[in-house]
Amino acid sequence: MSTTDYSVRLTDTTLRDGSHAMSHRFTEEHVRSTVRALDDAGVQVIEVTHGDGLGGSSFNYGFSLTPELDLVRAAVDEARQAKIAVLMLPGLGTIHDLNQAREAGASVARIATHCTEADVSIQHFGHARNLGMETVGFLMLSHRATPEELARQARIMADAGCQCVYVVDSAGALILEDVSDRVAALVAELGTDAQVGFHGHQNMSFGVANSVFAVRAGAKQIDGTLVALGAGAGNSPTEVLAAAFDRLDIRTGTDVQALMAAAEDTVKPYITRMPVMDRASIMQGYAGVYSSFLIHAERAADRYGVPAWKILEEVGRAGYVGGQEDMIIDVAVQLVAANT
Ligand SMILES: CC[C@H](O)CC(=O)C(=O)O
Ligand SMILES: [Mn+2]
Repeated sequence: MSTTDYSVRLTDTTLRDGSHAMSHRFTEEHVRSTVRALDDAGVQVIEVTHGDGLGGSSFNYGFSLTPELDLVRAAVDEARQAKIAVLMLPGLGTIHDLNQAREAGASVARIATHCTEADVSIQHFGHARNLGMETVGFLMLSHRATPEELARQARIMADAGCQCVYVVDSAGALILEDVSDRVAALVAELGTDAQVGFHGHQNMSFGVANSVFAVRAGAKQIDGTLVALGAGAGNSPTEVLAAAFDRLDIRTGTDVQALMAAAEDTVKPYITRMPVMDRASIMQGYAGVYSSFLIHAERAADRYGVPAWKILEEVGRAGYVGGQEDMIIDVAVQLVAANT
C-alpha cells in the first residue's frame, strides 16, 4: 500500500492518435470493436477523431477513409458508460466542426494548441462549455516551454473554461523530472480551478514512466493507446499504464486483464503499421520533433532519397511546429542539394 492515495482517469486515444499510424484508415468496424472493448474494460473517456483533429482530413494531413463524424456516431452508439471525446486544433477545425461533433454525441472537447499559444483556444473553450461539453486543453510540444511558461499558458486555458490542462509530450522528448516539474508547475498554478493531465509518446521509451511521474506530481488524467498505436513510436500503451498503475496502487477503475485482451485481440489484428522505436522515431524524441511528422518524413525520404531520421534531425534543429508539415519537404530538398 502506498502512502499517498492516487486515483486517475484514463483517456484512451487509440482511435485518434492511432489514426496517424493507420494513415487515417479507420473503419466503422474498427471503431465499434475498439470502443466496445475499452468501454467493457471501464475506460471512461475514448477519443475518436482524425489524427490531426476535427477537420484534419485534407490533402495536407491525409484524407480519412471514413468521415470522422460517422466514426464519432459509431463510437457514441457503442459506448455504454464511456464519454466520447473529440480533438480539435483551432484553425484546422472550426466552431462549426465542434457543433457537428456535439450533435453526433461527443461530450468531451479537447482543444490543442502549440504550448506557447493557448490564447488561440479561448473562444473554443467558451463555446464548448456553452454546448455543455467537458473541456480539456492540450499544450502540445510541452518540452519547448519551461514549467513557468507552461503554467502561464495553462492559466489562459483555465480562465477560458478549460477543466483540465494537459502537458502534452508530442515529441516524446520529456524525461521523468521534465514531466513532474511541468505537471507540478501547472498544479500549483491551477489549484482547484482545473485538473492537470499528461499525454506521453514512446519515442525514447518513457511514456509509462513519465506518466507515473506525472501522477506523482498531481496529474489526474492520463492518456494512452492500446498497443501504443499512435504517432512516432506510439503513445504510452493503455494496457501497460493500467497494469503498472495497478502495481503502484494508482487507481484507474479499469480492468487490467480486459485491457490486455483488448490490445491483443481487438486492436493488434487490425494494425497496418506497428509503432516501433526505430532510428527515425528515436530521433524525434532526441531532437524534439512532433511525433505526427514521422509519416510525412518517411514519405519525403522515399521521394527524395534521404533518410527519414536525417530529415527529422534537421526539422528538430529548425524547430518546426505542428502546421508546418510542408517544411519537411523543404528540408528534404535542402538535404539533397547539400549532398549533390
Ligand atoms: C495533431 C494533434 C496532435 O497529434 C496531438 C497530439 O496527440 C500530440 O501533440 O501529441
Ligand atoms: Mn499525441
